[in-house]
Amino acid sequence: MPLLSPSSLLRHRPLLFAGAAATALPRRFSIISLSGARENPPKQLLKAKESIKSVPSLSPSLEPSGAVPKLLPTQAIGLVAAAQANFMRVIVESAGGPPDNPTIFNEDPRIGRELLCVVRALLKKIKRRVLVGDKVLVGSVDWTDRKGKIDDVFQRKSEMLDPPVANVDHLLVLFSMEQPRLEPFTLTRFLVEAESSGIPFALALNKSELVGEETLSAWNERLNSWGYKPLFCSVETKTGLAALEKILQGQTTVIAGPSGVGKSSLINTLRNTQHINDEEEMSYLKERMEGSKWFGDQRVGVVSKSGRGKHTTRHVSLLPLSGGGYLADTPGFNQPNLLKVTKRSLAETFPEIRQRLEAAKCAFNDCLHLGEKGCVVAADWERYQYYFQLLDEIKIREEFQLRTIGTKREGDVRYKVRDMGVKQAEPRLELKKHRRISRKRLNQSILNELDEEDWSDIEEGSW
Ligand SMILES: Nc1nc2c(ncn2[C@@H]2O[C@H](COP(=O)(O)OP(=O)(O)OP(=O)(O)O)[C@@H](O)[C@H]2O)c(=O)[nH]1
Ligand SMILES: [Zn+2]
Repeated sequence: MPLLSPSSLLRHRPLLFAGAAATALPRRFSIISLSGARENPPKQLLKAKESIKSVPSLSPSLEPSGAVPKLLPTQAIGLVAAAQANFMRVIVESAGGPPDNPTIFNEDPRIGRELLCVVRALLKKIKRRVLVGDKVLVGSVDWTDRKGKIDDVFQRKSEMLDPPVANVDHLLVLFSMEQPRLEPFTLTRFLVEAESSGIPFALALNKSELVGEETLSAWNERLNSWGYKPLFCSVETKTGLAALEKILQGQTTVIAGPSGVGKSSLINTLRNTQHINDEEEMSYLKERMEGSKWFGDQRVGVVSKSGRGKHTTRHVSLLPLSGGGYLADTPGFNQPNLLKVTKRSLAETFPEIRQRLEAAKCAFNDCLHLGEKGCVVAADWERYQYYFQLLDEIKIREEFQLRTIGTKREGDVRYKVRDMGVKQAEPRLELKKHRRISRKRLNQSILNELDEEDWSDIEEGSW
């Protein structure tokens, strides 16, 4: 049974986000950022932040930095780079005690090494889940055998559900110039989705070798006027990749973009340039794990509980990048449905509107910027029509919810995928007053229940 299955993500998602404004998350892209991307994070993010803070299961047992006690020789701090069943691959970031064998540069050879870890039973008992991307405290480290036990988890900055990664601090929105051709409205939808996540992101345009210089510079100018600085690249001709790697440096990034733009190609290219001594580490681990599911096929078909269909479970791992930082090996959302964006919050996802509102104030606080008298957002920018179009779409969705479900609040609605993939909204009964879930239940958040079947198959004492 895989650690994370999409069906369980969907099943439990409502619990985690109930009560927060950033609720009823889209199927393909779900994230809460606790850091905030802009100087003034939208209200909904602050609200989400508050609600997450009050969920003890996510609250820290270890502060993100500074407050770590001196490490024992059998302890290390590292990052969970991959997970399968109860095994976690942890990349060591700092280690306790003196190194056995310092290199000629006096560097600790244990840094950057991978440890194969199980999770301490107590953590399982209190249902503190460990996700790929988590910073963890590893104990009982056996440096020779390269194994250990995850004793604790550091506080998360963010959680992404699809792909399931903790502490994602950067998105790369990837489009292509041609095949498929760069289309401004589709691009806008992705940008709005990325903006609404609250996570800083960069925009890259691939397959740049398929168009001429003039097209590139015209798009560059155009996107600048939207408020973005695109990076042109080509995986095919290896152009612009060094600049891209520089942008990704030191961060944990998930790549998002429509089908066919080259996301997998880019991930594979960057994977091949990583410099850590991966081969050696992997073959060593592989040997040890021969016969286990760990290194099996990354895409696993599992029959859903309802027995209705097959889902493909995506296992995610983080690839270390040469300049530091990590890249998720599985792309993020490729169909932004903007479920997190409300009529009111849409304006904040357009840099053009943000800019105008920074310079002056609208006459009304709750202005939707539709050209009312006293509104500072005039129609003198290219994407105004897109803003209108998206606002319409969101309005229709909100009105539909109000009519059929009696609420506009995302948290009160859930989306079910019916036959032929048709999405249907329905009320979430649990949130009705008489059935309101208790704080305690809320605490058993989605992440605590991701893998309800599967904590017991490998016990920590068994190796
Ligand atoms: N001409 C050209 N083709 C490229 C470039 N990068 C990728 N491709 C091709 O574009 C096609 C799609 O690439 P993928 O990497 O599968 O795209 P993707 O974004 O992962 O697509 P999905 O898996 O459908 O989301 C492949 O045939 C690649 O070889 C490029 O820079 N130039
Ligand atoms: Zn206005």
